[in-house]
Amino acid sequence: MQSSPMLLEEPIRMASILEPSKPSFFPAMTKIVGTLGPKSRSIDTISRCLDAGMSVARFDFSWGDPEYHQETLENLRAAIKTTKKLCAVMLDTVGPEVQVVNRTDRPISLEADTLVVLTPDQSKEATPNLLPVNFSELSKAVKKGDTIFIGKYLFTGSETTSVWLEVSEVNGEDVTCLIKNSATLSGSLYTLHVSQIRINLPTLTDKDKEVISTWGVRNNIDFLSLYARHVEDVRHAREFLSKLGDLKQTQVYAKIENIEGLNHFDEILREADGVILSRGNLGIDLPPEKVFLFQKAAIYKCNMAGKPVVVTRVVDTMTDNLRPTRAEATDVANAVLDGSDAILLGAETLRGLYPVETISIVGKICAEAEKVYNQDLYFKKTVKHVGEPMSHLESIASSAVRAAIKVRASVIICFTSSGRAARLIAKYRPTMPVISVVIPQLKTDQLRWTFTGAFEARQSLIIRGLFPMLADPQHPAESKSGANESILKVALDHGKAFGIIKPHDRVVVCQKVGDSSVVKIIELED
Ligand SMILES: Nc1ncnc2c1ncn2[C@@H]1O[C@H](COP(=O)(O)OP(=O)(O)O)[C@@H](O)[C@H]1O
Ligand SMILES: C=C(OP(=O)(O)O)C(=O)O
Ligand SMILES: [K+]
Ligand SMILES: [Mg+2]
Repeated sequence: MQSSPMLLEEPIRMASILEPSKPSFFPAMTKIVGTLGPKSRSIDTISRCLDAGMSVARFDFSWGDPEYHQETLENLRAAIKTTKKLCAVMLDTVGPEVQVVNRTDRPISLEADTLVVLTPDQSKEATPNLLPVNFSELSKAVKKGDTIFIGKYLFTGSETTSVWLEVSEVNGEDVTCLIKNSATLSGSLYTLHVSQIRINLPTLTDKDKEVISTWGVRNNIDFLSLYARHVEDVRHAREFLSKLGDLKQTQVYAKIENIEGLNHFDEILREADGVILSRGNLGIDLPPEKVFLFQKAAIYKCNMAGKPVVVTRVVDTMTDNLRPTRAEATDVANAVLDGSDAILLGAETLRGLYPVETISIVGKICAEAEKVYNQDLYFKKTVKHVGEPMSHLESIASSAVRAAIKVRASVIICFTSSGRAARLIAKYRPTMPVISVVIPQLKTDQLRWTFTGAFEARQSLIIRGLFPMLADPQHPAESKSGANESILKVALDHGKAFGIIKPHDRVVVCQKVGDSSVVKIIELED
């Protein structure tokens, strides 16, 4: 499928840069998570987002009520039906987020070099000299000289709508600050971030728990994302989910948003199903010159652990513009070259003017970066990191990827039930798409019989290179070769319909035959 691979470490012919990008009917291998909101909640817009390549929808409960998000989700379901594009659902929690409470909704103009008081007294009205906040212990947490940032919900970093403060005095529960830049806070939700300070708020608030056990349960959410500072945060969330019926299958994604999370990164990674590098908050907590270092180190660790990693805040300026800045476009490509699984869009899809165009442009940049990704080097590093002896499955997965690259296969087809085998294949970052054929299994909880598979299939929609297909539960789950042959045929047809498999292509298949896991190479006739 691929012509001669061109790697960034090798000299690149200038003319080759101008070769046309990938045809647009096939999405990038890197996945796109879109935060749905006012500008992206109609059936029509969501359908276009799915067609443009969004495969996970994020519902952020920092704002909006459950009914509002439910309506959006129903529209997503309708859009999935009409476009026939799968999409997973991520519930994002509020967690330890400090919010500025402006009940009047009137814009507040803050002027540089004047003072503003932050107060926990929420009965007070927000004015240019007084901002009520939802956290009663702010004055205990901060001291003179600390830096506080206030930005519009999903702030883009624009100086006209976000403000930097320096704590000048703490009086009782109030915190007086010097305003460092003039800004107008407009809109209803503003979040506050104190650099490098522990905020004594729970990781899952009571409201979060309520939303998870009602909205989350009702909608079988695939992912729960939370602002993790400690490994216990992830453990508590998992424990909470385990008591909520089917939500024991929900995966927990840890958002690393501050230095506390950075300091506990290794333990958090061990416990979480995936990691989100929340560069919005993290970019404020870290000195600017350190952000790239953390990104590269964290992505590397996630890659080696074989766990999905998502990068946020990439093309902020596309919230109001049709094209990203040069820095943003390059940043997206670098995230892919660093090894991210997915890109999370926030303000761009939520309140941006161009949600569909943003997804499409980000997808195109990802696809270009994937073409020059040094898979060979990465593969060697990963094999070395795993060491020997390898587990059987890891050896099978890495061999499948190697074989596929050697024979220039157009796809890898992986049979899986738990999703484990497909995830391991993705870990080796194949250059071709992986169709993960999820075979449902019948299971019982003593009360009722159900099929597994739906969660597993949707949860792979956030993993680079994985394209799930849920097999018909009529097929027996045991690896009877007859049944597998017919499922394989369905998978091949699926790949052909997608345009990723063509006549005479080679395909690598990873499956169990009897008791043995096998990797086979097939050559298609037509
Ligand atoms: N229903 C199936 N039919 C054929 N092969 C399968 C099936 N389910 C899993 N495999 C293969 O079995 C091996 C173990 O994969 P894994 O995803 O861990 O499956 P499971 O969750 O059933 O243990 C892999 O080689 C995978 O391709
Ligand atoms: C995604 C981020 O945070 P949140 O999930 O709170 O919007 C972020 O800070 O980049
Ligand atoms: K949130
Ligand atoms: Mg954040």
